Amino acid sequence: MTESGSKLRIFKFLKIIISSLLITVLLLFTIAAIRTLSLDVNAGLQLAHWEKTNNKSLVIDHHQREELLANFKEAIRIPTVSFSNTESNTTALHEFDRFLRKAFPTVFSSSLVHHELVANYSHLFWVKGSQPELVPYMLLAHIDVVPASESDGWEAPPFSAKEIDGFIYGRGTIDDKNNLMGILQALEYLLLKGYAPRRGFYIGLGHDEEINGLNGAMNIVRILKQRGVQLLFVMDEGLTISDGIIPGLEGPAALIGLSEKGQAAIKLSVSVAPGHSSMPPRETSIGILATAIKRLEDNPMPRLFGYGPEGDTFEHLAHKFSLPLKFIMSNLWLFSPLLSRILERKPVSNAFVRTTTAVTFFNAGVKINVIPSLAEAYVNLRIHSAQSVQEVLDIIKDTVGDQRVKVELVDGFDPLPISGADDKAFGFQIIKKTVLDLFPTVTVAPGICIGNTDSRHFVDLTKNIYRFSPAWFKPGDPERFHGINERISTKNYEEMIVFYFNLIQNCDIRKLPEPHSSVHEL
Ligand SMILES: CCCCCCCC/C=C\CCCCCCCC(=O)N[C@@H](Cc1ccccc1)C(=O)O
Ligand SMILES: [Zn+2]
Ligand SMILES: [Zn+2]
Repeated sequence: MTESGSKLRIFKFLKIIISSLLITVLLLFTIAAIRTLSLDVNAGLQLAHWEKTNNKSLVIDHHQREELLANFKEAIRIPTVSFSNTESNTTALHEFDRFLRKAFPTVFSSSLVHHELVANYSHLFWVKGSQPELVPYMLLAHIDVVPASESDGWEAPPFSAKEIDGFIYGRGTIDDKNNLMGILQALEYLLLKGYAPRRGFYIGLGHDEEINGLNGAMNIVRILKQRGVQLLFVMDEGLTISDGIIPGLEGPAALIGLSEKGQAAIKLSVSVAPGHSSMPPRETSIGILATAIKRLEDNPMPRLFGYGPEGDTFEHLAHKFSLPLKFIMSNLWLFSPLLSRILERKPVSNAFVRTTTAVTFFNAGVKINVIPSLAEAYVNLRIHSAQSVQEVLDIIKDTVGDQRVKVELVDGFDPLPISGADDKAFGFQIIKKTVLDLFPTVTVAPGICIGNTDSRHFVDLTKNIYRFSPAWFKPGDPERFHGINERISTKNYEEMIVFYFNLIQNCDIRKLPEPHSSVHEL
């Protein structure tokens, strides 16, 4: 073959490759454009005809406003702190019990309500329904709070419930006394208005959620199991209404947690012979451990965005982004890798992309002139839906890559199962409807709860667990969670009461509306 002939063949070959590439790109963009224009997963049941059950309405008058705010502030002022796995403020927990009985006299005296104390400080309420064939549901909240110290920089003392510019400040105002008080205040008002539910429901208030719920939630579950109870759905604290937190999203979004991340506590330790600090070895136990921790921080767990249900969150929200983000969110099959790189830049959104690694304890050393024989650290991992405790442990061992560092799993559990969010998912649709009726500008989407809740102990009682608080979070608010200046606006607290007031009545429908009518039982 002549030189010009072979050049011609190469040229023709390149032409075919380039045009195939162009056609593929064109095809991909056509599919992407079609998805961008057509993807709106939000209409669903909300346009359908709902059976009317919310016959009672709550318009809060001046007297009620004073009363409900006084109740809430009193709840915040009781320091029900869980300090550590073994230390709680039991005096405060007792006081909280007395306070609840005083604040909600109708709840505690109604013939419709059966109340019992569980494990001394937790509470279980059964509100009897008039139609026993309707499967009951359960609302959860917790009494305990994490410690708080004014010296960390609080604008008001953390157990003062001081009101500043329309916000009540204090530990527990968003985690979780807002939900607890919101639920009971709503029930108090419903009972006062003569409401009797058709569908029975439970309310569970754990006293040790912040230290794993081993006594509170787990004993409530044990009692319900003994009684053969199965639940239609469980609703607990969790994700919130985000406003201005998700970059590029127009308007607020209510994310309902269908699952929660798993968790692992891993201990790293290095043991060496102790000695005099005047003759130090080349590496100390502290140095070896510090290097291991640096490796973990420099090598985050793999990006897994799109391998769990978090992709659904953005598909549901896609129509609320403007271009080019709308195009990206509608086509995660193509753009997941790009989006995960954007999301991982901030701690809040990074939590949705991967298993996170946080070193939370580091202990070593006994005296300035002694080479320490032992250095140990604890790592707290929050496990992405697409990973397991074992996989995470193996990666940690690989990344540390040093036989001198002992890596031990102390405690852990895999990510929780994923609850339904389709047209047949009763709990999800009821929460969604209640949000949309009260906050019509909000877009509701499924999400993954990045922290853990008492509801994880309820997996044997129901397949349908939802983690959502009707609390508004604006920029800066996620940091208040377990942080300083935890607060809620008085307006939002009132909205929370109205939310639960409506939610309880909405649950009285026998089944979801047509065309998808069957209740997704158990
Ligand atoms: C890109 C999307 C951004 C969406 C913004 C989301 C804003 C985040 C808002 C809230 C965070 C969710 C917190 C959920 C509740 C967690 C409650 C909690 O703190 N639980 C403890 C329980 C625990 C577990 C193990 C040992 C002790 C306590 C926790 O998870 O640490
Ligand atoms: Zn909480
Ligand atoms: Zn908490």
